[in-house]
Amino acid sequence: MALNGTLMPFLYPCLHTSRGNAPRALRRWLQLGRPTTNTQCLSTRHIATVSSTKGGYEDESFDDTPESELDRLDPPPDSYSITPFTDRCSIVLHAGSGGHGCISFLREKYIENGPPNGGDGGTGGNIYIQAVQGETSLHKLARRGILKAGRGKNGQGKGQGGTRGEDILITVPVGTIVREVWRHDPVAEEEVADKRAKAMGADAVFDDEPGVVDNTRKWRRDKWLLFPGAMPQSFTSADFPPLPRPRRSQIAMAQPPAPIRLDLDTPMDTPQLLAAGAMGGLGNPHFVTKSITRPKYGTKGDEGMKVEIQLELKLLADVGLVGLPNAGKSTLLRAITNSRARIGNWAFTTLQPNIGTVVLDNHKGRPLVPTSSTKKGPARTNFTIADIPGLIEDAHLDRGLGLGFLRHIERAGILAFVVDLSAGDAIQSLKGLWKEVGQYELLRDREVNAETERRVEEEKEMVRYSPLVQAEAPNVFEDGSVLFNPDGSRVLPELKLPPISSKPWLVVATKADLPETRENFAALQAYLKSISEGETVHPSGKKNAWKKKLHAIPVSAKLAQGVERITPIVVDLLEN
Ligand SMILES: Nc1nc2c(ncn2[C@@H]2O[C@H](COP(=O)(O)OP(=O)(O)OP(=O)(O)O)[C@@H](O)[C@H]2O)c(=O)[nH]1
Ligand SMILES: [Mg+2]
Repeated sequence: MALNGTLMPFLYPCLHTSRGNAPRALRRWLQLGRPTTNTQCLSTRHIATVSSTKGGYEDESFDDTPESELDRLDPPPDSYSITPFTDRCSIVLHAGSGGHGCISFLREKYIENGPPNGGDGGTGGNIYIQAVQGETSLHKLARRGILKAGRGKNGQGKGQGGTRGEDILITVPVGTIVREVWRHDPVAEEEVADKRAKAMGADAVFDDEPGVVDNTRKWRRDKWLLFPGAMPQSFTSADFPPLPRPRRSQIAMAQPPAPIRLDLDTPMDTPQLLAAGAMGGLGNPHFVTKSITRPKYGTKGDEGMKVEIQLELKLLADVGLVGLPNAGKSTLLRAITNSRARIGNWAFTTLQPNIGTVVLDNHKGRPLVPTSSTKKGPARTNFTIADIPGLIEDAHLDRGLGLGFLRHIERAGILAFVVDLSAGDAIQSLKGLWKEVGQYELLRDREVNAETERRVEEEKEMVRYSPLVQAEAPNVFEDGSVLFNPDGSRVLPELKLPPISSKPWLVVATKADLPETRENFAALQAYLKSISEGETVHPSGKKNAWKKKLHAIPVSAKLAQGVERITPIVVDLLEN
């Protein structure tokens, strides 16, 4: 029963909906009666739950009065909406294999032994990626594991080429980073083997010297298709022409150089190619020579490449909320946006990031808050806020939920530190939060450095998305075939994240409605003033940290008081 009282509402909120049926007045009373500290809270909640069920309120008629604004800001813990969320996953991509070439001959009245007319195999399907607005999580991809593009269809008689394999488009949220883990590219491997053989003189002049048996290019039985009904014994290796060079489809030049490293931080108008499908095999008309007018062989389609990629989502919001657990971050998010983030009077109510949008223009196209007139482009009509799980002291040592969730706000334009005025010295809380943010930055830099060292010579650039039209001309061989050359591909700027301490920041002091918070706030305000005047060092300890326009805003998120002051300040920081 004790277990039931303490853990059950936390683990199984749906079992505790009986409170929803209790009269609203009782619910208000229960919520007002909740004390502020965690341990007390759980025991009161226990009593509240038990009393509301034992009191026999289940048969009470359902109270259907609309939820008032204040109820929305102090909801019972079971009133929240949650969407599935995954921010890391890896998937294996199989680009489509090519269809086989066809071996066929013209059959017509009065034409004996017609000429060959087998079509080529179709190209395999390509795999594209596109960052789109509206997607917020990678959970759908995380479930897939393997994504296979369609295989090209085989060629057919009467010179009909096979149809292309079906493409796959992966849509990901804006802010996704793509990294390659490994790849198996049969065509590239063949090209390398070819080059090596050439360097060793193996297939130096095999076309002119029929006597030389070349093992690399000439005889690969697994690459050839024979005419149906033809006896394999009737072919000798000498009957076959040299195997055509490995080919790539024209579109393969748009592939990012291996290994793939993409930062999809803007919505993309056109998809970016990740893996191009393999070429189809050649039909028998390709092998007509003076001596062999009716070749009874064609080639098989190439095998498609396989790549494993790792996707990591770093949510992009304009404002990131950083605070200790139970500081009131989610309540603040609810107060200024339409979010339905979960709220509870205990630490770690929030277990995954929540994003809310502040609409500035009431969807009318005219901003209600004056935005910068000097800036070009359309006026800002909204901004987004990310609420992440709380950070505790020593989160960098993996205490609490660790620092991992900070990656969702590291790219935010502004950081809003949420401090609870009723929970001890606000200045100490703020310093503690900056310390953890600093530790996160250190860890991140160390990770980036380690990764840089691991990278091989030719992959120096973090490739950013750029449309296909910017691609350079491919390398074309004498025979017209195209070779994809990683060195000749687009050179794009490396991704550099600015130091977190250089971002504009502000402090939102919550729970200002509680008694005896005034002095705490006054001390906090004096502390910020001394930082901006250069008398006190910035809490991050960094020299180039942001010190201009430091604001501390006292609010009561629960009573929706003072929160309207946040929006103009944030818009001002974002715009200027
Ligand atoms: N009196 C008062 N209580 C508040 C205020 N803001 C939040 N609370 C209460 O503080 C408790 C914690 O609020 P949450 O919004 O869940 O806090 P959080 O920072 O999101 O907590 P975690 O998700 O655990 O990190 C809830 O019981 C809120 O009702 C406020 O301005 N005044
Ligand atoms: Mg929360």
